Amino acid sequence: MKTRKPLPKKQNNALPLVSSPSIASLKHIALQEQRSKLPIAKGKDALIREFQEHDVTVLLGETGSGKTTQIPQYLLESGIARGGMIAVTQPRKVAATSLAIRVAAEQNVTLGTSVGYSVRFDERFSSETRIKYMTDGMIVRELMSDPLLSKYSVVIVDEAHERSLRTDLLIANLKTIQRQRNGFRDVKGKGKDKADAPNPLKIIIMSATLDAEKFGQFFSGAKILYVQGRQHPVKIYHSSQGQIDYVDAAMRTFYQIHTDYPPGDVLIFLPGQEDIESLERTIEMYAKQLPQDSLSVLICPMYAAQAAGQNSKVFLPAPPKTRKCILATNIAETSITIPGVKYVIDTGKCKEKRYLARNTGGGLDTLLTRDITQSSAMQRAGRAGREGSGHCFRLYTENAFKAMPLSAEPEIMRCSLSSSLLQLKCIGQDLEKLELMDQPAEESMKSSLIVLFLLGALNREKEITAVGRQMASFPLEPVYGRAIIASKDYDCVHEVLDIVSVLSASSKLFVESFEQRDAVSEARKKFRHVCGDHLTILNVVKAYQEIAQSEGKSDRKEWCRRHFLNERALLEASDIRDQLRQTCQRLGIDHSISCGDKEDPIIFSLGHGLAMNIALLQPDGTYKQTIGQSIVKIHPSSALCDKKTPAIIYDELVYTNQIYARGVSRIPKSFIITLGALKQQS
Ligand SMILES: Nc1ncnc2c1ncn2[C@@H]1O[C@H](COP(=O)(O)OP(=O)(O)OP(=O)(O)O)[C@@H](O)[C@H]1O
Repeated sequence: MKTRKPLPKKQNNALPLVSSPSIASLKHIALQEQRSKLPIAKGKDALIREFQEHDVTVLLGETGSGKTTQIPQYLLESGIARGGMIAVTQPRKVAATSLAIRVAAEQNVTLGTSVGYSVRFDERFSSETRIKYMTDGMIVRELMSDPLLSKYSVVIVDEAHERSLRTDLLIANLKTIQRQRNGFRDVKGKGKDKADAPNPLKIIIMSATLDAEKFGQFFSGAKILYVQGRQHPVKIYHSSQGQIDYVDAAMRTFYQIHTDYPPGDVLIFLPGQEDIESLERTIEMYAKQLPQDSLSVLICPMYAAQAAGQNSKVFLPAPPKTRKCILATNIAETSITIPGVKYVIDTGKCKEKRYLARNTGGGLDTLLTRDITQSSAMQRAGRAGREGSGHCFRLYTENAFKAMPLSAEPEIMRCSLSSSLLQLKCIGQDLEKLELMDQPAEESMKSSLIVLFLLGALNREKEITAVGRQMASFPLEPVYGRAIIASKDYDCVHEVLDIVSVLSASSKLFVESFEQRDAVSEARKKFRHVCGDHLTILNVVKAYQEIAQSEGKSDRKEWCRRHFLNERALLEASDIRDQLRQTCQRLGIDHSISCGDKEDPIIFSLGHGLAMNIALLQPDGTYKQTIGQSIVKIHPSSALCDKKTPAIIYDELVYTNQIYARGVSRIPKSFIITLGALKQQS
């Protein structure tokens, strides 16, 4: 009998006749569909026409309508950017990076190619980049090397309602740059022929909650555009009475949502890290008592003092049968979309930085909890309606909402101006003469000029010195730039860079734990240096570097955990140190010079930077500033807290129930005399 040969099996790797779309292209199609459904998409053509016609536009549109992600793409796709770059500025790092990731996906390109970002100590862009999301601080810094911002054909100032100091400086500069680059054309594009302006600049100011008239007037008749429509509705609930304990009220509201409402992640706005940690503890405690069949709770904290990448858990989808509960400060308030969030709980509180110039020598930065503004409340609610309809639970009454000011006082009127003043001096500008939307207080201007003079950055004629220029090259507060420059003369650049990098990291080096107070203090003793906190930091860095060389990643982590150290801070500091070393190289400073085990050179270098942060011991055990009249106490967290030392330098003053000096080291009185003599000579 003849047997038939079996038919060959279909090869798994055989190519289908018609190729099916890959997952990546399906994703891209879905993203394009989402883009086309955004409220802003309906007005795309009209918007492009307006941008073409006007050199300055103010664009107002509801949160989530698509301004921040779509406008830059419209400008690119329509050719308005004419081969130049489009800068989109954000007041916060996390917004700049997450928006770049989203827009790169929408453009179907790798991040860092045609879409990129640039934030302090982190950037992803290349010569190909056409859309660059960046913090307002980074673009102000770019003015130093490119005073006309000639690389950019469009600058979009997003979330302009926040009126951050750097946004205000940028807006003032954009106005003058535009006059220079666009010839005498007015904002409507009338006047000199376009051909005479080879590289004109377009400015777009955007927000959901903005005093458009004020911006319009500042730019003498800019075109104001309104985008109609909200993508998804957000239902707002106010509490019937005010809450005294907002952390407790937030916890109760969270569990009410968790038990009574359908799945969807919850975003809770709190003023600061301490409240976040305290709420995290209570939510976790009650989560253990939930019935077995209910959704589990995944808590994701989100605040500025987390290292880059540490927020990423927030942006990942919640695992199955889990509800994400994001505890955030106002860094999650504007611009960003957190996938999965359907519910927002708004405590109505935030922390506000305020600088007290009067009688405080180098000035006193305060960070106090206060009520938010209507603008913030609207932005917070807006985070609930990004992917579908949402709910916002306000832990304050409707009357309290109505009584809130519309928007916050511009930062320029309440913050230290030293760093910005120095940067402006570098590009030949005087803050006093700049055409600003609002003028800073004279007192705060004076105080900042004194600080810069004492640091040797300005001379008596208020002109920038060579040292001032070098200081401005470092992306740091002027005091630390000054310390690095001094460390060159004391042969300890290596050590000062180690210390300054930790001080400039956004996370705290030392982990606090109320429950394990004794264990924390025992662990800290190992690093404590008799000279104080700066050399204590150096001890930690050295010990960590030794561990890092000899142990694997998991052992390093365990070592940090055992010593109550935040590894994130050490890793971030290491990146910062690399960047500071590059700056040193550019300035011809040898960053490898080390003083070995000597302590004085390090303290003296820091003393040059912290020259206005010196205090002398008084008979009653307190300290009195040498510049300024404040009486200060050493912060309980300091290595010198229970020591009496004749003179101290400190990183900052913090105001709680009294004024505390934080980041303290002892300094010989003889050094203070030398420093005074040096100042007399200059
Ligand atoms: N990372 C993301 N993941 C998922 N969806 C996103 C993401 N970023 C944006 N979107 C979607 O695009 C929409 C528009 O976002 P976009 O930031 O452009 O709005 P906007 O008008 O600038 O809002 P806001 O004023 O709140 O910043 C969001 O509502 C959301 O649906």
